[in-house]
Amino acid sequence: MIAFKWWEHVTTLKNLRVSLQGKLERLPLGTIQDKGTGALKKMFIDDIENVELLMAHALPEGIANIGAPIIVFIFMFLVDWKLSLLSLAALPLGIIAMGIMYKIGMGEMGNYYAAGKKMNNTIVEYINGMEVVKVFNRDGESYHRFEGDVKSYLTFTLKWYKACWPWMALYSSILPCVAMFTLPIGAYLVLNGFSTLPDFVLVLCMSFSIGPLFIKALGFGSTLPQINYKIKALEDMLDAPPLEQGEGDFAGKNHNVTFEEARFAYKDEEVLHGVSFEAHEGSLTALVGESGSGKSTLAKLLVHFYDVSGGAIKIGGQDIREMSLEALNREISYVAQEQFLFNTTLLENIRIGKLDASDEEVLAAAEKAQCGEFLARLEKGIYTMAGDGGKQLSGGERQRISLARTILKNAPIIVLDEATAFMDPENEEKMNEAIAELIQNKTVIVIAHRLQSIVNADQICVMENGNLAAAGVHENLLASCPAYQALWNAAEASVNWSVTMKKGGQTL
Ligand SMILES: Nc1ncnc2c1ncn2[C@@H]1O[C@H](COP(=O)(O)OP(=O)(O)OP(=O)(O)O)[C@@H](O)[C@H]1O
Repeated sequence: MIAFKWWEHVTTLKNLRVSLQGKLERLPLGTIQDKGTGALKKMFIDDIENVELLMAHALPEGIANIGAPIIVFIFMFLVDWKLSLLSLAALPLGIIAMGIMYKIGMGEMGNYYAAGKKMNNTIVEYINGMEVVKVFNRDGESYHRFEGDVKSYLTFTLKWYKACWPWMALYSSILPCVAMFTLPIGAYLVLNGFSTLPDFVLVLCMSFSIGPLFIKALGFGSTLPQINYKIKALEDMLDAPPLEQGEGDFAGKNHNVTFEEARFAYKDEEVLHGVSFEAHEGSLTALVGESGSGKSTLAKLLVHFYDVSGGAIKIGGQDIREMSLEALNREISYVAQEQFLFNTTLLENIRIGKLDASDEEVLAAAEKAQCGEFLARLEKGIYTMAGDGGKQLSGGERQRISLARTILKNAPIIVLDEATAFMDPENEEKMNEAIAELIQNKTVIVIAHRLQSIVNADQICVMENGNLAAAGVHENLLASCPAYQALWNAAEASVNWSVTMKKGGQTL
């Protein structure tokens, strides 16, 4: 029996977590980022545990503790209905006190949980940002923020308890007092011949067994406001509007990617103001522009991290919102600026690109992505653990692992966001060779800061403040687009500046 219950609870927890994780996959990235890592961890681990507490303990034990008093009461009622009703007379008072506590509890709950969420997020941020904190000597400042959030959590917790405990004390005192009315009024009834002494003693004895059970059952009452709040937060998350996506498979005519008057705002401020261009199959389109001009946002919209707020993005004529995320993912490989590696072996990290790939296929992809040289240096080679978030590898090594994933996936559309940003010149050349092989006959969209690397692109789209300033090939843009001329001049100047610095004998 115990084993069955244990299994049942674990299954419920698992189902809840799986539903939540499934939902997370379908939410716009912004909704997830707004919640914060700490708050999400709390929701996944702590809040779901609390819901389990309600189901595993509060409901069954509560029902048992209410059922027993009801049976006793029926006996009391059969013995003497007047005396038995007297033993219940305190119940309404206790329930009123409990109702008031519940109302106050729910009122304060928002602030209490907001403080908890903030504290959790600050702790996660503090740990994730440890490097910056140390480099910039911000230990004290970060600690004060952390301390401030812990204090504020304490303040809200105390405020909440202070508001609730008098009512909690009141109902806890009233509810066991089953004899409060039975004893004096019952004695009066006996003395005046309305009840007999044996019935009075019997009802009084039985009523004493009701109180502790009631208190136990209603003890869960104090946890109900908290659990109710957590269930509501879980429901809000599960009900949050998901990304617009169809059930359908990819049904595009080809792999041309078209942005049609695409608009987007992360929050209130629009960052893309109706961008239109087409990236053709079998060609390389480069997105260039000043920092913050909207290049990465275009890439993130294409891989459907967010929904466009206006216009459309199509592949082969099919709106990406008409296909499922899985179908879209099969068509696109995205190498982002920040490469995240899971804390498993490098082999498994690469295999994410194609789950049914054999070890030999993974090794071949790693070799093509120029991982061979650094894997040879690692004691366990490709079987080395990547460390939390891939922290045991350098930026360039992480990029090469990520490129190996992309090679393995071999999708028809490739989006490379600053793919060689962390590369030293020697590795960059090798990686460019790997990229050149990877992108053959594919639709390739490259986001590049260094203009020298994309002068031969089939199409260069120049982004300026969330608008497409111009699109064309290098020579044409250089002759006709002031924004591109400015970028090119700056790129040339930075090359000259680098040469001058080297001549001056300083290390770069
Ligand atoms: N998660 C986010 N939340 C809110 N605003 C954002 C977010 N990410 C980007 N932005 C804003 O959107 C605008 C476009 O950013 P985006 O990252 O697309 O530019 P970018 O051209 O790729 O810049 P960079 O070359 O520096 O990577 C910027 O103003 C940026 O501040």
